[in-house]
Amino acid sequence: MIELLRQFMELCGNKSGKIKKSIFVGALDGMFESLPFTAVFYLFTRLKELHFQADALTKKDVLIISVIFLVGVIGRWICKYFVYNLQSVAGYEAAAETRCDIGDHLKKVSMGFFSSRSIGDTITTLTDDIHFMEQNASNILEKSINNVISVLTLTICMLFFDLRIGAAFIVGALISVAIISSQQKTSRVVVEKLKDNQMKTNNKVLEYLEGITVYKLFPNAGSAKNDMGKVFSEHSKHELSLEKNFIFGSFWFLAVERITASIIIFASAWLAMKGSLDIVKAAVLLVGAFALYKPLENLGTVMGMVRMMDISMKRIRETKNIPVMEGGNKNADRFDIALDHVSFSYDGDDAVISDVTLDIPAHKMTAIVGPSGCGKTTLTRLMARFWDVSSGTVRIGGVDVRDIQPETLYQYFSIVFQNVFLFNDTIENNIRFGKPDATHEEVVNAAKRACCHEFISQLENGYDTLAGENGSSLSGGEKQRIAMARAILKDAPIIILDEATSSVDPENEWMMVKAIDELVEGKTVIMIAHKMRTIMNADQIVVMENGRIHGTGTHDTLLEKDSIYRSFWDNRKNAASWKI
Ligand SMILES: Nc1ncnc2c1ncn2[C@@H]1O[C@H](COP(=O)(O)OP(=O)(O)OP(=O)(O)O)[C@@H](O)[C@H]1O
Repeated sequence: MIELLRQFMELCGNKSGKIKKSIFVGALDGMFESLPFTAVFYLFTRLKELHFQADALTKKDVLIISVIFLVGVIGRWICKYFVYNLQSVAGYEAAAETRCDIGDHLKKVSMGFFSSRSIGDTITTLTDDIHFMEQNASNILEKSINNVISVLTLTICMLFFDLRIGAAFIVGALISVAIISSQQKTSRVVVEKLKDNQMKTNNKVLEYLEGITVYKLFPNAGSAKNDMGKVFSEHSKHELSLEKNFIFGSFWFLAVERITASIIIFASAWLAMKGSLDIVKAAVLLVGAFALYKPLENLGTVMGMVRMMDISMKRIRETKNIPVMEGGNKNADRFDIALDHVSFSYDGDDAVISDVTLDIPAHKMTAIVGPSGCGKTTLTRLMARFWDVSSGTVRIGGVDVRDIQPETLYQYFSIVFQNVFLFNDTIENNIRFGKPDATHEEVVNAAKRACCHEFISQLENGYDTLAGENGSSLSGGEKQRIAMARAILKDAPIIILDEATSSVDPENEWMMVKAIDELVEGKTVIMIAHKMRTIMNADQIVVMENGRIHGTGTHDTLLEKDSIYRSFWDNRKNAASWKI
């Protein structure tokens, strides 16, 4: 528990002060809880002194009893107010900070991490786990401490009242604690399974929504749908098993509580009758016996949540501790790229890139061609250090990319992918992503150069039009040109175009070609392409096969000496001659 508290404080960072205060106030609240018993004790003591003649109570007695009650009630009321305030503010602020921290952290993580861990897992941590923490964590800790203090205060009071009754109370409390901890042990396994299942459920839902068009077209191909059903039914199974475990534990806990409380009542009456227990103490015990185990019962409920919190915190910590890509403090002052005996494998076994040595000159256009799956995209990603090479070196302007801070390195690159990603924000903000401090005029200018100003202006809300979820309200070609405008605005010295024109129809192709011409002027350009014109005009063409370089040269030299390029070119020429 102490360890959990320490880890939680660490996670809350500068918000931990508020959490500590809320726990302190919660403990104070636990103490105020015992005041009504003190008032009852005082009342009975006075009644005993007055030979149980209630009308002999003085105004002073009533005042004292009322003050003790009021202090108890008002004290708890004020404590609760501060506890809820401190907890909710600290919880929400700490959760917001943790989400931002994780978001920043993930930006520095190697892309390899996202290949090995599913997006659903990360979403579960960022949503469910952090949500659980913001809603419950400080409340759970405060309640645990509050109830532990109440139990301790009650134990001391009971021992002070009567050692024999106190001993009976402690025996009952110890048996209750044993039941709670055995319940915790069995529920731990179930809670872990439940939390794991939560990730699987998120992954399946995500997959289902992403593939919704495929489900529509193939309604009878139900394996993925069945998988989702399986995950959901597993989820309800775990929930049910957790509930059963809780009901079973509560049953025995309640049995012990009732039996011990009855024993305390019976023993108090018996001892008072025998004259070995003060009548006042016996009366207080008779009144309060069933309330004695309330804090323990609360503790039992809270402990179940402590287990969940433990697992959520473990996953948040794991996400925050994913190793990031480190870099040195060097900068490149020219932008040629050199790959020196570079090899790479995604899984550590099968090489996707094998011993590639290649020079990409600055301010020139290099086209990479080769059969599908030969490693073209992977090679360009290694240049921008999305992954680290398995062996060999990638240098920009003579500097190893691992010696450059990743944030600086990414500033050197503009990459336009075949599948453009747009945020569900205005078109203007999507373009501004390339230069966050760009003015509206700069955005418009970039859009004009990327040949998308015209279509944006014709939209009802112009640049303020929302692009929709991943640009769903725009055509493929429109998205491509917005991505171009974004890249033009970024004005990075190295441009990677990964089949950027492949989804553009022939009518719009000239606009894309014009946008590319605007983008690449004076830059180091690496282009994965299959359009004949772009390939022919490249200063250097690299032909790849099975992760290796088969040949490099200009269009004319490769046509003469490279068999793969020749057949690639013949195929393209034939395809281009097809007219409908
Ligand atoms: N994230 C990844 N994890 C594991 N393997 C991958 C990953 N990305 C690509 N691969 C594999 O690496 C190989 C090279 O892929 P890459 O995308 O680099 O080829 P490509 O030449 O660009 O293909 P295409 O022309 O079809 O886009 C392929 O066998 C592919 O399956």
